[in-house]
Amino acid sequence: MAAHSDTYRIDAIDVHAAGEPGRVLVGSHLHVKGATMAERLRYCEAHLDGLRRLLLREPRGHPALCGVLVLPPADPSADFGLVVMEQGGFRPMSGSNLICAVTALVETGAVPVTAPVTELTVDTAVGLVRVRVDVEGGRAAQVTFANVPAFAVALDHVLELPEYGPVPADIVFGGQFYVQARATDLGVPLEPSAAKEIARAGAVLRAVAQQQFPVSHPLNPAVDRIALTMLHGPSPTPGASGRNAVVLPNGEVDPADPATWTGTLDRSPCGTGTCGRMAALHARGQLPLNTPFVHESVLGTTFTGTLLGTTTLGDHQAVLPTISGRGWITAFGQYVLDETDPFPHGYTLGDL
Ligand SMILES: O=C(O)[C@H]1NCC[C@@H]1O
Repeated sequence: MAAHSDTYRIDAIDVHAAGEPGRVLVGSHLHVKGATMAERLRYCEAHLDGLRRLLLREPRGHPALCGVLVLPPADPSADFGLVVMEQGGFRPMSGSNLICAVTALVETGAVPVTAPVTELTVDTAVGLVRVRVDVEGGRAAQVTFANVPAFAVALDHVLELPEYGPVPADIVFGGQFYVQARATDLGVPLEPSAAKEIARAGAVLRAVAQQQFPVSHPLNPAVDRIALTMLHGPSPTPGASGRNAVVLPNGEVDPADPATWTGTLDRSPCGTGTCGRMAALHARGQLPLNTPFVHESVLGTTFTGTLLGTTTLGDHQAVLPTISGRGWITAFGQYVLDETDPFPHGYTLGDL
């Protein structure tokens, strides 16, 4: 962020990964304090929430926008550190946002690039993520990342939802904690035309899960929120293993107040959610290792996941997932905040 008299200018590269937009701050010169990425995530939560809201919300952003802070790594073996910004807060990890960050860094030459393959290591608040980029003509033609271990905390845990009734749900971790359920159990079709109904059902499911099911990551106990919902089901598309819609919160959701049951759909098939979904399928004996799992978004875009092995994390049996996908740069931006702007933290209106 550069200051010129009474105006701040923030450079960012806008990218989308399989449709999901991510605003990448590659040269923000932010002084994010902390000896570990976990401490840096907490620092962002305590000190940079205004910046997150400024960039993601209207009038500079929109309710479906995410973002990434590219930071120096805390672990010297990594190439860069990553803190994710979503409408609901700062997050330790995100598949689409990691793909956006890697695409921006590789395609602008901000990291050393070798063709046909560039390898990078990313430091996150939940562990190191190794990345392989297939480089073609200077473009990041495919980004594959070996995610942090994913695990199922509970399978078919029945949550009692207002209006929707009892819903069997999986509580899983794939880089963030998710509540995941069959879309048919909430009576919503996984179609773009049903986006509002999916968002409504997903929002109340997450809020109820968060109230009733405490979670905590074994390596970083401060990661203790069920951040997102995934509704999943079969896909009609040949070659796809399944279809899903992830719902991101964009405000406080009160299970007792249907007026607050809103959120925004992930436009991509969701990397961290797919890792959690694969962990649940593997725990049920329905997804063997080394078997491609092609997950489709409601837009019809895909990420391909594969489980390469198993491990343990704290008390959890975990899997080692990879995700492959692609991002595209859409804009090079300089976002401006004038000192007299009445909306230094942006705003959100219920019409979008
Ligand atoms: O790909 C992902 O992991 C995600 N996309 C937006 C919400 C999640 O962070």
